[in-house]
Amino acid sequence: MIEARNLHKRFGKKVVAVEDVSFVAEDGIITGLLGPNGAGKTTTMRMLYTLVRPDRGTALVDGVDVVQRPEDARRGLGVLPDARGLYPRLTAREHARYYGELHGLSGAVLDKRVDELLDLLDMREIADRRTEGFSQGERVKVAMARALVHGPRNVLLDEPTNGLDVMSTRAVRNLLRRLKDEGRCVVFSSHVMQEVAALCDRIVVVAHGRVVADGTPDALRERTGKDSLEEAFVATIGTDQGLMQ
Ligand SMILES: Nc1ncnc2c1ncn2[C@@H]1O[C@H](COP(=O)(O)OP(=O)(O)OP(=O)(O)O)[C@@H](O)[C@H]1O
Repeated sequence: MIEARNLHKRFGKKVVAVEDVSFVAEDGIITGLLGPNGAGKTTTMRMLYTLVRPDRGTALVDGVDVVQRPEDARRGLGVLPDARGLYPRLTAREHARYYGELHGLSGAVLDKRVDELLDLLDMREIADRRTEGFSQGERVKVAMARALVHGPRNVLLDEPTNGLDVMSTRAVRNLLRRLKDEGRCVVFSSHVMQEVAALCDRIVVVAHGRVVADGTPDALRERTGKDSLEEAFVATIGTDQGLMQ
């Protein structure tokens, strides 16, 4: 379970990236952070996965405070960051193996886990190529395998289907549903409402660094009195700018 409690983050004097974000992402469901460009989604994610220190507020991963015990929090997290940052000289398989080793896996257990992920993400053909020159979609898959290799209880993904074609998007969606069915806590961010609508059990709408709505897709529709989720989002945020594909 992941909890954000009154998170705040400023950059310099002028930029207020996150101004009081709170939500709880439960286990066994997919929670979507939806908001237009610049809403504060990535900054919120970065605070949750210990890359950025909040100015105020608390973030907990399975009850562990990410500022006070960052190492323990990270052990329980699998992260797909916005900058996918791969090592060009390592193959796709080596990326997954390396991160598995960093998390203490080895031998047959690690081999099996890596093979499983390469299959699930439909990566067999690229598994043993160096990642230098990989397409956007191939890079996302490698980063995804790397994020999940240690079987984390909580998974944070920043715009996971960005740049993916239809087949790869389907593979990623199926994988997220599988993680949910396994009882894991899955949080992902997106500015594409169709993406969120297709996957999420719970939607946290963020705009201008604040949570402006939080609930199931049905509850959001009811609250705004709109039939389509798309109209409900636009009504909630007050604009459709930065929210379309
Ligand atoms: N390191 C930084 N230094 C200065 N400003 C920053 C920094 N990181 C984020 N910001 C600013 O904070 C605000 C929120 O950015 P953030 O990346 O969190 O938004 P986002 O919702 O993820 O947007 P997008 O959908 O475009 O990725 C933006 O105005 C951004 O320019």
